[in-house]
Amino acid sequence: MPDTRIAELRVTPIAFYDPPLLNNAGCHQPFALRSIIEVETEGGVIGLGESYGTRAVLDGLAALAPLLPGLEVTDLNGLWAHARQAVRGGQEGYSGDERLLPRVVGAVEVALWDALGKTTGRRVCDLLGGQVRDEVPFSAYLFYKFAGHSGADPDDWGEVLTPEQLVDEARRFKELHGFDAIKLKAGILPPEEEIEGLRALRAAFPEAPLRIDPNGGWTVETTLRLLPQLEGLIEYLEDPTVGIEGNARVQAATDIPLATNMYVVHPSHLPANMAQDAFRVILSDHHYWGGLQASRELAKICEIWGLGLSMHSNSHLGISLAAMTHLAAATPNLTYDCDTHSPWQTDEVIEGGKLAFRNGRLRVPDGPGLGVTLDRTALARLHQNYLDAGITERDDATEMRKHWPDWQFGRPKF
Ligand SMILES: O=C([O-])C(=O)C[C@H](O)[C@@H](O)C(=O)[O-]
Ligand SMILES: [Mg+2]
Repeated sequence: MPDTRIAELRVTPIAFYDPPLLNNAGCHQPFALRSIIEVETEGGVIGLGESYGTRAVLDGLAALAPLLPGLEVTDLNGLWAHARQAVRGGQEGYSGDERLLPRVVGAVEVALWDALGKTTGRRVCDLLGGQVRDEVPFSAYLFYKFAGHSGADPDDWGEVLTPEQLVDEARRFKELHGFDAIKLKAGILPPEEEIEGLRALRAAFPEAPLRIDPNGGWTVETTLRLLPQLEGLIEYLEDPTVGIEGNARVQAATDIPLATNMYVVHPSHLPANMAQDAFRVILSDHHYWGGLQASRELAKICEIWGLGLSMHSNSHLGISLAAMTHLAAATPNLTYDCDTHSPWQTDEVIEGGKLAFRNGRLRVPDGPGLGVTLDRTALARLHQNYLDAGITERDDATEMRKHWPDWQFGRPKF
């Protein structure tokens, strides 16, 4: 078998176009940042990964890169140990941002699975334990949005700030991609207006499972007041208010399952969540849980404790989507359709263009590893965007004030 020790880790920061989508933290900037990870083995195989493009993650990856040569691509324990060394100077009792270590590991770990799969002729979903579903279901991810970025022409989707505009957005999502479930990103307008939007969606799509995600934008009291309007309308309520304690007060008052990608984002958050019965659905994300193996372990924890499981997404391109699809295809207890920002993205970094949804579902890409190939022309263009854009952090609040100068961040806000 060819030599599967790591020869080199290469990281290319990129920036790709992102529409003016709104959330509780503000408005998406014209460019979203990402990093493209290449792990080259001594046998000459290149494994691919995609992750955040923020300064902290790029710095973590830069510190990790010189420690990796010689490591076997199968040695995930070794990867964690080296990453701990790079990010924390090897300390166990670490007082910095706990979230950075799994983010750095997650970025590289996917590329190791891809390299192993390409070397052995196996798909990543097979290496993760075997495929349990032919197709992975995704949901329509609806956003309120401005017609265009500040100072720019309107985009194809136009403005979405009213219930009627939301229904049009959903209709277009359904026509283009066929999704069943519909998620509404909320926490932007007064909650009653957002629930009116949900009701309009229910009227237009009587069968669609609905979800709403205010990103902690509502107080406990507001959420409790709104519960009667949400009961019978949604399949789960995502991060309505702030923290495990606040959400536990809401969960105690309703049978609607509460879901999170904000407050249970690290293994250390699980005991408090279980003790307080705050969230009954975990929206996993391999980018911040530490990769595909860690996400499979999280799935097992969810199964043991009777928690529902689905997948969260940030703005991303095709390498991430392929990794999410392999992971979901190999996860038996995926209980809800996965989120993806993919339909909002017009740029791509894999050859052949974007992976296409059929009836809201993706088949696992053919071929060994992740089954996707890097488009090096696109990579060079998106890297140039990164250099030209001159941004190293996401800043939705500043972008929001270009449209609504008096806008104030609040979590909770309403
Ligand atoms: O489900 C979520 O909370 C997200 O997808 C977080 C993202 O940051 C989303 O709010 C966004 O990109 O605006
Ligand atoms: Mg969320």
